[in-house]
Amino acid sequence: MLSCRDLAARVAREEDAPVPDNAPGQTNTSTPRTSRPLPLPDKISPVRSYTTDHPPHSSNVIHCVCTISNDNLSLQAPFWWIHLDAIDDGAPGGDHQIAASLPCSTAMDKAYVAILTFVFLLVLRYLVGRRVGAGGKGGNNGKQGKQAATRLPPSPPSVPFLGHLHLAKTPFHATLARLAAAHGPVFSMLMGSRRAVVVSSPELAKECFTENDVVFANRPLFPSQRILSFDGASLSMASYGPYWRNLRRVAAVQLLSAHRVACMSPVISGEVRAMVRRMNRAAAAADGGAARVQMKRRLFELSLSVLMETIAQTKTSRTEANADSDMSPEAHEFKQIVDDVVPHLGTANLWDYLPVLRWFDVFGVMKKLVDAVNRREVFLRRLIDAERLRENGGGNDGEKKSVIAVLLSLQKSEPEVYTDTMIMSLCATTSTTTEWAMALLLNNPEVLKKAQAEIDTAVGTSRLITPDDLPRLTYLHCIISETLRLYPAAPLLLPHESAADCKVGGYDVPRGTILLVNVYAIHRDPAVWEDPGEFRPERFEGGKAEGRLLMPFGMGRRKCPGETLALRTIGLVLGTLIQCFDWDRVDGVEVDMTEGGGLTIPMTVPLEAMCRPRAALRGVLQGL
Ligand code: HEM
Repeated sequence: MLSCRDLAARVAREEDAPVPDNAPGQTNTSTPRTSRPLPLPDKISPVRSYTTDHPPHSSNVIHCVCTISNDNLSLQAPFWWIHLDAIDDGAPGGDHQIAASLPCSTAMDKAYVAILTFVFLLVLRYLVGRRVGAGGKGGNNGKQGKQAATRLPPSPPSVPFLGHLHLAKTPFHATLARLAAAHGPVFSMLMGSRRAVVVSSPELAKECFTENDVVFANRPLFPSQRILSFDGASLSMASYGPYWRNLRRVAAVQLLSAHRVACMSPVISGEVRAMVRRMNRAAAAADGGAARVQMKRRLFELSLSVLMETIAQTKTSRTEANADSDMSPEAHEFKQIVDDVVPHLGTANLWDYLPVLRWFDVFGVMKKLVDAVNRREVFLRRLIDAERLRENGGGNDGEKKSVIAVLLSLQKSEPEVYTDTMIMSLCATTSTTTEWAMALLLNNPEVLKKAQAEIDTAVGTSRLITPDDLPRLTYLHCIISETLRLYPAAPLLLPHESAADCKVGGYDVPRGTILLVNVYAIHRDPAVWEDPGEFRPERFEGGKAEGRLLMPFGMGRRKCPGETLALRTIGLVLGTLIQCFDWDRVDGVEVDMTEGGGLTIPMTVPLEAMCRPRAALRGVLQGL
C-alpha cells in the first residue's frame, strides 16, 4: 500500500489525473486508478503534455507546460523564470502551449511565490491572447468550426486563470442556486482548469441519472480527496468499474442491507437510550428542571458512537466515569481526526483547483491532510487488529458481528476502506439532518406538539420508541422528509464526472466534465413546491408529494447505499427526543437558521436548546 506521504508527494507531482477511458457501456475493465497499490513509476516528469524538444528539467530547473485556449488555462508544474516560449502546437482552435524552464529557489516566501506565479500567468494569458488574436483569423478557423459544432451550456463571465472560482462564495449551493436563476437550469463553469456543469432542475437531474447514468457514474478525484480516500480506493470516491462494483456489492449486500440494518437496531436503540439518560440527569440537576443542551455536540457524538459500536464494538473501552459524554475513547479520537479533515472537504475548495496553491502548499493544507490521514490509518488499523484478536479468541457470534468482523470473515483485505467511508458518511450526514430537524421543530412548536401527540397515540407513555414503531409514525416521517427537502445533507450530492461526451438539456457536455447537481435548488423549485422556503411537513401527508422529485440520497447507480440505515437512525433519535422531552428555545430567541458551507450543510450557529423531561415519561426515564 502506498504510504500517505508517498501519496501526497505523488499528488503534488502528478496534478489532475487524466480522465479514465470509460466509455458508456464499456466501462473500465483494466485496473482502475483507484485500485491499490498503484505502482509508482521510478521517475515522474512534471511535464505531461510536453510537445517540443526543449531541454528536459534538471535538478535546479523545473520545466512546465501551460495549455492556453480562449476560455481555459491550465498549468502543470511550478516554475521560475529562465525562458518563455509560445508554441503553436497545431491544436485546433488556437490552443497553445507555453513552455517555461526556470531555476528554483526554496528560500522565498511561499505565498509571495504563489502571488508572483499568479500574476505571471495573468500577464502570460493576456499576451498570448493578443498574439492569438493578432495571429490572423486563419489560426482560429479550427476553433470557430469546433465551437459552432459544440454547443456548451451557457456560462457566467469568467476571469483568466481562476475561471469562475471567484464566484465560489460560501455556502456554495446557495451561490449556485442564484447563478441558476440568472443563467438557467443548466450552466457551465470553469473551476480553475476544470470545467463543471451545474444542473438545477428536476427534469435535467433525471436526465443525468437515467439516460446518462453510466456516463456520469464516475467521480472526479480532487487532490485533497485523493489523499483522504486512500488514493481514491474508498467506495464513495472510486471511479466506476469492476473495483467500485465489488466494493458497492459488499456494502449493499453484507453491510447496509435491510437485514444488516435490522441487526444494528439494538445498538442504535442502546446508544439513544444512553443519550436520553444523560440528558435526563442533566435536567434533574439543573435549576427549574430544564437543561441547556448543546444539540450539535450531542447528536454528533451519538452518530459516532453508533458507528463505532456497529463497526468495531468499542463499547468495552467506554468509561461511564465521563458522565457528560456519549462517546467511547475511540470515538473521541476519531472525532478529532474528522475535525481536522472536514474543513478541507468541499466542492469549492480552491486548493484542489489551483495547482499553484498546492505546489507551494500556501496554507499548509497538504501537511494538515497528511498528518490527519496518518493518524486515521493508525487508528483504523488498531480497530481492525483488535477485531482480529477477538475473532481468534472466538468472541464473535453470528448476527451480532461488527462491520469489521463481517469484512474480515469475507476475507476482505481492506476493511479500512469500508470502515472509513462509513464513519465519515454517517456522522456528518445523519447528525446534521437531526440537528436541522430539531431546529425546525423549535421554530415551529405546533409541529412539535403534533409529532408528540402522534407518538403518544401510537407508542404510549409507558415505554420508549423502538425501531418497530417507526413505520406507524407517519407524521414523524413527514417531518424527516421535509427536513431533507429543505436541508439535504449533501446539497450538491457528491460530484460526478462524465466518462464520455454526452448531452444534457440539449447542450454538449464534453468528456471529463464535473457534474454538480444542485439538490438544494431542485428541492426549493417554486414551480414544483408551493412556498418552497416554508417548513410544512403536511405537504408529504397522504402521499400528496408523490411524483415530485426528492433526492437527498441522490439517484442512479451512485445513489447513497446508507439510506435505510440513515432513515432508521434519524427516526429513532428524533422520535425518542420528541417523546421524552418538552423542548424550548434558549431565552425564547428564534433559532438562527443560517447555513454554512462544505460538503454538507452545517448550521452556522451550532444548535442549543432547553430540554425538560416530560412528566408523563418520568417513570420510563427513571428506569433507564
Ligand atoms: C441523512 C443521511 C445521509 C444522506 C442525506 C446521504 C446522502 C448521500 C448522497 C447525496 C450521496 C451521493 C450520491 C450521488 O453522488 O449521486 C451519498 C453517497 C454515499 N453515501 Fe450517503 N447519505 C447519508 C447517510 C449515509 C450513511 C449512513 C452511509 C453509510 C454508513 C452512507 C454511505 C454512503 C456511501 C458509501 C456513498 C457513496 C456511494 C457511491 O459512490 O457509490 N451515507 N450519500
